[in-house]
Amino acid sequence: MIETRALTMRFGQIEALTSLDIAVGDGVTGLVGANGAGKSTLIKILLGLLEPTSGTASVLGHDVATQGPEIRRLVGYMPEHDCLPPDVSASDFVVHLGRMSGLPATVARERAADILRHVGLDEERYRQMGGYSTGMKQRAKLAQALVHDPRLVFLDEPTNGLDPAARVDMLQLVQRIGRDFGIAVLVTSHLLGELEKVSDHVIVLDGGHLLRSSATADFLHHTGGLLVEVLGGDAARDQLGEALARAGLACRPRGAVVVVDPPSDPLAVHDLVRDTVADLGLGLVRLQADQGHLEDVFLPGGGTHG
Ligand SMILES: Nc1ncnc2c1ncn2[C@@H]1O[C@H](COP(=O)(O)OP(=O)(O)OP(=O)(O)O)[C@@H](O)[C@H]1O
Repeated sequence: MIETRALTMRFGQIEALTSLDIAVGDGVTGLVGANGAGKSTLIKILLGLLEPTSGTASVLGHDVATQGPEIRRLVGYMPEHDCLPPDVSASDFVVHLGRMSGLPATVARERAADILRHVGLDEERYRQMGGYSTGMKQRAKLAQALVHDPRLVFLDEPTNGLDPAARVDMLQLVQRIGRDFGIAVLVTSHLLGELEKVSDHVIVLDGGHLLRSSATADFLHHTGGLLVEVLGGDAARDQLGEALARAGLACRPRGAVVVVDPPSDPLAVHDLVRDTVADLGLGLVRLQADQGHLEDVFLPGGGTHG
């Protein structure tokens, strides 16, 4: 879907993207990074709206340097900033943008009604958008990105400004776009935890550099250690934790379990834990991979404690 090679973008002294090589496939891809990491800059380059300082990028096989209009015909874009005219209804707005994308009037009206219903704007769609809540505005922005039935959508911070319940709704919508509508999605967020729930693949940018790009499952596996639970309550848990620490494993209690941080020898650790539990005469309830969180990637020392 998307490929970049040594993509670099400088604004004067600021290097917003540094020699970025990424590849984005089908499904939902999360683009994660703190504010200023370069997410919006990358999206604008991919849409052919910004010319990169050096390097190349292609979207759906089209070169961003020369084929911006073709890319924008095939791609939907939900910008981060507030860009809705306040004195227009969502219905008129989405119909208008559908027509701008080349849909005949009747088709644009039908598609707009369908898509507004899908994103959860019903009766409100006839009201002027100036009076909308942030959640309704985000839905209207999402609807205009989808009205022309794109093959790929760029969603720039779709959960920005939403309360927790509205965030969950928006993330479910993002997931449905990828899974049910079959549209590839590139979605950005500075909140790492929310993207791990909806993305098949995650790309992490840090100060314009690629920090990591991998399947979400690998990410979670990579950042996680082991969870060990034994019979005997807190006393047994602490006894085990102390014995594992003596055996050279970094671990800590979390609720009823002992969390063992990612070991240097992942194959030997299972045997070591099993033998330690047996030597202590404790009953092993479970020994399983700890599905870490994307946040762990950014914690100093990977979030481990001695
Ligand atoms: N037009 C511009 N002129 C000068 N500097 C810019 C411009 N656009 C972006 N930058 C700078 O480039 C860097 C990356 O910005 P960008 O907006 O891409 O980050 P982001 O990850 O999308 O963050 P945010 O979520 O805050 O938008 C920042 O340091 C920003 O200040």
